[in-house]
Amino acid sequence: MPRYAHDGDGGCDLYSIQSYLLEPLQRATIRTGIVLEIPMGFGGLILPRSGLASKFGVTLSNSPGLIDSGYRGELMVALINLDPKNSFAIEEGMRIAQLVIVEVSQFIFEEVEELEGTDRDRGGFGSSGLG
Ligand SMILES: O=c1ccn([C@H]2C[C@H](O)[C@@H](COP(=O)(O)OP(=O)(O)OP(=O)(O)O)O2)c(=O)[nH]1
Repeated sequence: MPRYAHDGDGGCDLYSIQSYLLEPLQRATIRTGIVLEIPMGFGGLILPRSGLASKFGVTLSNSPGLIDSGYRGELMVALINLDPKNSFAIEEGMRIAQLVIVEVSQFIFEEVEELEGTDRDRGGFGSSGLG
């Protein structure tokens, strides 16, 4: 399997090309060295790695990061260390996040006077109870 592969079974790993010491509760924008040409009608989502998040509290400050198809710059990973006590050393070559390419539906929003009714209707957060 090549280093950057999107086989439909998960994310494509993104590697840091720099070293950086993330202090407790610090955030940093980390370079990946990757530039992409995503076809029109698709977009990229940068997602955290579950292992880094659950073991070290290192996740993304903007999760998910959205990569527009027209973007031609370097993919950057907005990392944050949510651990209040321990710093986290990002090393060059470390897998820090993952990218998935998703199809983006194209909608044109239309203004209307009324919306069609549903069972949920306007029931928002918690309206279906706790059980
Ligand atoms: O985690 C991320 C998120 C975004 N980007 C790049 C690609 C994306 O296409 C561009 C702009 O991102 P976004 O649209 O989220 O930024 P914004 O803050 O809304 O600014 P703007 O759209 O005005 O540039 O930055 C990254 O490299 N990494």
